[in-house]
Amino acid sequence: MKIIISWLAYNNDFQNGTVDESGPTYNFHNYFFNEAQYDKHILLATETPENLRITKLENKLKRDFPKHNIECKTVSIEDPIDLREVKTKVEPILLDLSDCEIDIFFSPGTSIMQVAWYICHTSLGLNSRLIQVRPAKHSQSNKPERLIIDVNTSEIPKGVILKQKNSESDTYEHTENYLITDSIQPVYDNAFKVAQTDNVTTLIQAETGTGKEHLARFIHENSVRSNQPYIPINCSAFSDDLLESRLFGHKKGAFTGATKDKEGIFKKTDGGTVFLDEIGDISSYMQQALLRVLEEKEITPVGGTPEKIDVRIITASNKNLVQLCKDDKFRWDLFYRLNVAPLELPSLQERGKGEVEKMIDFFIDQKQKTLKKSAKLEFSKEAKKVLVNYGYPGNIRELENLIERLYVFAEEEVMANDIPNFIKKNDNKKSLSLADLEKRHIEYVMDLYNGNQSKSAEALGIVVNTLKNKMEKYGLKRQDFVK
Ligand SMILES: Nc1ncnc2c1ncn2[C@@H]1O[C@H](COP(=O)(O)OP(=O)(O)OP(=O)(O)O)[C@@H](O)[C@H]1O
Repeated sequence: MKIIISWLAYNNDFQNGTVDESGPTYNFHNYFFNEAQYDKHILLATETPENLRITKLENKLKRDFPKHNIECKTVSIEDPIDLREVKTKVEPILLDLSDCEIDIFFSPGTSIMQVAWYICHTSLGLNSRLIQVRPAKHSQSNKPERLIIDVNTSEIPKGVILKQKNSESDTYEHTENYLITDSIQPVYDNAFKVAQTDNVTTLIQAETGTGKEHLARFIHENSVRSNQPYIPINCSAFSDDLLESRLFGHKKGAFTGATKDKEGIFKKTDGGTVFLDEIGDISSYMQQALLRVLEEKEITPVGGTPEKIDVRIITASNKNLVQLCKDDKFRWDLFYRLNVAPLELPSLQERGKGEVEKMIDFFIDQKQKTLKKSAKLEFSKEAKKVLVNYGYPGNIRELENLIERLYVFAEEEVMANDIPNFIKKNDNKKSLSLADLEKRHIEYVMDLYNGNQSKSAEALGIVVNTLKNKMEKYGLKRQDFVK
């Protein structure tokens, strides 16, 4: 299929508010659409105030050229001189046409739109050409001439980064909450590239507590959607019905208890980003529904009718989705849709002791501020060594909680004695089995309550006898937790 794609020329396509037949778009249809054998013209316009104009132009073109296939699309662009925004908005439109021969009609549109076309043409690796028209008055033949702009396309795939500097930022934004150490620098670099390419779905695979949500927020904050809402949701925390209603919303009367219309998360984040955590846990029904959202870019509230939405979807899983697909528990088509730009975070243990130490220092500084402590926590040499050598099965989250807890309970200098027993006893072999996590959590809570089993059981949400049985099963002794 051969496509011509262009922006509406807000000034040149019109004269005194009516369509100008000597304007670039009308002229193109008059002289070149048939001659160059195009199958379709995709005509783009920013949402307002050109809406009315695009309808006028569309009606006129369809009336005068009834055989020409014309599709008009409005694109929501907040700031038409923001190159990054314009580029990220046209990019997915072009990528959707990757099977076609694409001629980009370069002339109409603002200069920023032209630069965006140029970058997309050179970097997306599509079968595209840049076309210009020389007006009749400047051509020797006295007729308009169609010219092909000859520029080499890049060998580099679509990730060409566009850095538009403003007075406040250089590259990454909002970095104060992120410690980006050497081993995760490449992941954050790739996440930054993902952020620059709007609408590309991302799947973050990593163990629990390694910073998947943190990374998703980083993508949102560094994207053109950063001023729009960002909502994270843990899919595994909801039953199927509840998840459906949470994500898609519902209409009054859709089910018992639906006393009024309720907007879902996709609608609330329209224009922004949704982060779906634990995506491997959703049912096959929800997988199907999500696939529809990705393919049709529309949602259907429970008891309602389809509605268009514009959200970036970032997903994460601590399960191996490929294995889930092989086991027929996850749809391959959804997996491929989600996995367009995969990102993987290492566990804290994989990151090495040097980085664990940097993380400890980072949280010592951060928690001093957030907990409003006048003095910074100091560590004896031995205490620091214990912390650095521990395996952290719960990854960054566990390390962060530990520092917070030490701020609460320890004196200004933390001695090895102040560190919970289960950390001191750590044999540095890490296991993520549920049983192991349960054992560690019981140790953590028992340590927190100084070996008081009633309080520990209450905090764990189980009865004392169950706690005693579990402790026996794991070979834990109450007296080991009494300080
Ligand atoms: N690069 C980082 N710099 C500073 N803090 C971080 C970083 N990555 C993660 N954290 C902190 O670690 C904690 C756990 O991170 P996060 O919630 O993103 O992990 P997760 O992988 O999504 O966990 P889960 O699998 O349990 O949902 C959070 O409090 C987060 O602020």
